[in-house]
Amino acid sequence: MQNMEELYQMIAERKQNPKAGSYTDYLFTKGLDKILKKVGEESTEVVVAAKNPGDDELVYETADLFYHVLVLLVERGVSFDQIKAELAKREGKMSDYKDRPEIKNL
Ligand SMILES: N=c1c2ncn([C@@H]3O[C@H](COP(=O)(O)OP(=O)(O)OP(=O)(O)O)[C@@H](O)[C@H]3O)c2ncn1[C@@H]1O[C@H](COP(=O)(O)O)[C@@H](O)[C@H]1O
Repeated sequence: MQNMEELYQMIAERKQNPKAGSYTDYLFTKGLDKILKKVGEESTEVVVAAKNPGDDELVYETADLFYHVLVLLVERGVSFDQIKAELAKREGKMSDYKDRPEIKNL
């Protein structure tokens, strides 16, 4: 089984050592705007899938979105550890949402 961090490492390896015929390499060759377009498309597909009955489409589109977000992070030079550190900072430290003015104002 491949976890998110292993997938990130594989994508980073593709960036370091481009492989002919690789879809990941294709995205890096096209560049940031193409990757951003894919992230936008895949996000919309997750939203549509979530509104439809059944889990299969939602699972499939979510996996597509996760993959493309990881490609984006590699392209922008953001490490997986940076994301883990940000999540760890939040662990058990988020105040009650009812006490947060930015949420009250939504
Ligand atoms: N997880 C993924 C993954 N998820 C989605 N995709 C690709 O993302 C694309 C999304 O499909 P779309 O129909 O939206 O896009 P498309 O029409 O094929 O292409 P575009 O011209 O729109 O960019 C498909 O081509 C999928 O193959 C992925 N491609 C690769 N991986 C992983 O990355 C690894 C390395 O892949 P390669 O770089 O291709 O060797 C693989 O072993 C996988 O583990």
